[in-house]
Amino acid sequence: MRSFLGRFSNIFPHPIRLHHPTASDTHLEPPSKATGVPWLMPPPPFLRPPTFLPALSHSTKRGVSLRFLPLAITAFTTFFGSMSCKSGSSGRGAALSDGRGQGVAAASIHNAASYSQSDAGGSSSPIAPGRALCLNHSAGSDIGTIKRLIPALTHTARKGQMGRVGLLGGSADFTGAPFYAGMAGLKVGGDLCYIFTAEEASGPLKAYSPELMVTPVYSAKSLGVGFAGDLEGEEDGSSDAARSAEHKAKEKQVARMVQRVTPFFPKLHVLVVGPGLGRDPWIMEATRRILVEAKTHALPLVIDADGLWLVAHSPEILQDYPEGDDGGGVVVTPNLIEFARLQAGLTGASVAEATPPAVPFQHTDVIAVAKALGGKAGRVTVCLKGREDIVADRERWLVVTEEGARRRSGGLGDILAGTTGVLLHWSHLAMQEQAHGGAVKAERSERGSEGKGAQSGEESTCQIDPRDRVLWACAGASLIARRASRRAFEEHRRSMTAPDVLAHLGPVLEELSPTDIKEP
Ligand SMILES: NC(=O)C1=CN([C@@H]2O[C@H](COP(=O)(O)OP(=O)(O)OC[C@H]3O[C@@H](n4cnc5c(N)ncnc54)[C@H](OP(=O)(O)O)[C@@H]3O)[C@@H](O)[C@H]2O)[C@@H](O)CC1
Ligand SMILES: Nc1ncnc2c1ncn2[C@@H]1O[C@H](COP(=O)(O)OP(=O)(O)OP(=O)(O)O)[C@@H](O)[C@H]1O
Repeated sequence: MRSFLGRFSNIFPHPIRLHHPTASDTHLEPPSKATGVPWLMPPPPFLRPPTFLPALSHSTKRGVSLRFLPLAITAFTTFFGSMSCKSGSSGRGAALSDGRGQGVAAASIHNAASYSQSDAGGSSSPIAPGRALCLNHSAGSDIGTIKRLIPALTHTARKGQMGRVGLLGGSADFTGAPFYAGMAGLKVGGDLCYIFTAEEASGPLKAYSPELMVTPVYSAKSLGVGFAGDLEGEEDGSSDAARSAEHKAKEKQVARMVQRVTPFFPKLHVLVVGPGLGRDPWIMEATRRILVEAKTHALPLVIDADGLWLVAHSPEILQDYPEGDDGGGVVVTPNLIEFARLQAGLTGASVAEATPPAVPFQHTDVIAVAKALGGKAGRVTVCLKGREDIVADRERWLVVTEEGARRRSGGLGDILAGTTGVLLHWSHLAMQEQAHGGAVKAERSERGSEGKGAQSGEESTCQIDPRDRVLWACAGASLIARRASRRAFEEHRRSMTAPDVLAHLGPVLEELSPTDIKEP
């Protein structure tokens, strides 16, 4: 494990830090005025205990802080007194300023120049030179573009218009992931969320929240599903005949699973595939068939987590995925390792053995994967999550520098996936609205608490190029998820978990697009 991490020492510089907090060595932000967390204030020097708690930096990956605690304790007892303290080496993202001294998101679309995640975190702007499509290059303009995607709430809208999201995910093992993704979709502002999952997961999911409409589509028990089952490995001493009968029975169940999910397609705006799905080969096969069906409906997709495991193994599945009337196509939201697996799958290398490279991915890598996944005509947009998120389709790209949280607890990617599903639909609505002209723009220009003055002017002049609307949808989702994570982190610090982020989605949306607007 040490050598594994050693390979990525530039990405994960100090997985363990013996940290004596000093005024100049603060890994945590000062407590916010709003929340005030007094125990985080550095104690007087004579009271400072050595601490083995890992610092929370932007470059930790999920799992590192927990797993290295015992090692940290050993290191502490062995080297206490001789080891120097080291402050977090990954600085704050150099986000552009909103003019009030606060970091705000910057997202610019580029089709030139070079940017990599290694550029992130320095003191200079991480936005590489390139051609921003919006004429105004300021951060306010970029945020203004994202705000344009958020539909106004009116008294005339009916249930479902703001988003009917389907989610294929969850399993006997993972009930949190589909919950976070589904609830994120609802808390962001989607109207309805349908979850297609294992019978064993549906009870817990319904109990977590009655807002989620949960349809059991297979039985993990009768399908003999485990997280990483292996068809070839089913050596249980049974006869060939018995195995063949069992195989047929499972085939039938896979077919039934497909039959249970696909009738929902006509009513869905988007299908999110993967959170908590598991990687059992039978489930992978059922999912593959479901994606084939989705393709015939041109149903917009967001693929994350175990859905990406399937895509990495069968990259041809997204080739020529149609844009459809709605123009959504497919969005994939890999983390670092999932992105490396996609690359491996596309080049015929071993997916299971893929590891991220020692040098951070470049935007050109992201474009290459988007292009290769989509094939000649398919529209695939990739959102590579990380220290900063790089979003790219087959030719254009952007970077979201919004500062996120320094906690990497499980479920934050699920929240992004659900949020992306809704934003994808909203970006479609925004294009329709844009096509219908200026009345709505005038209404929108009355909104805005953030960058108010600049925003109204920018919104009235800045049209979204329809070709870029999925990029902006992904950027919007990334911005919202990262901002909600940062707010949750400011409030809960080390105890921040995914539900805390869910609770901040609403306030972040309200800040971006206040609901107390006048009806036209
Ligand atoms: N509460 C719930 O129900 C939740 C359920 N969830 C569900 O769990 C399922 C499995 O998802 P997963 O992400 O744990 O599996 P996987 O992709 O194999 O990752 C582990 C391997 O990848 C590596 N690795 C990971 N990240 C990396 C990085 N950034 N950079 C580099 N390496 C990285 C890591 O390496 P290691 O740390 O061991 O060195 C390890 O080898 C899936 O269905 C998901 O939705 C989650 O959504 C959470 C909340
Ligand atoms: N180093 C980082 N600093 C700040 N934000 C980050 C960092 N890495 C990832 N994020 C953000 O955290 C969210 C989740 O990303 P992460 O890489 O943890 O996904 P994941 O591993 O798929 O999550 P999940 O636990 O749901 O499977 C995304 O919104 C991403 O932008």
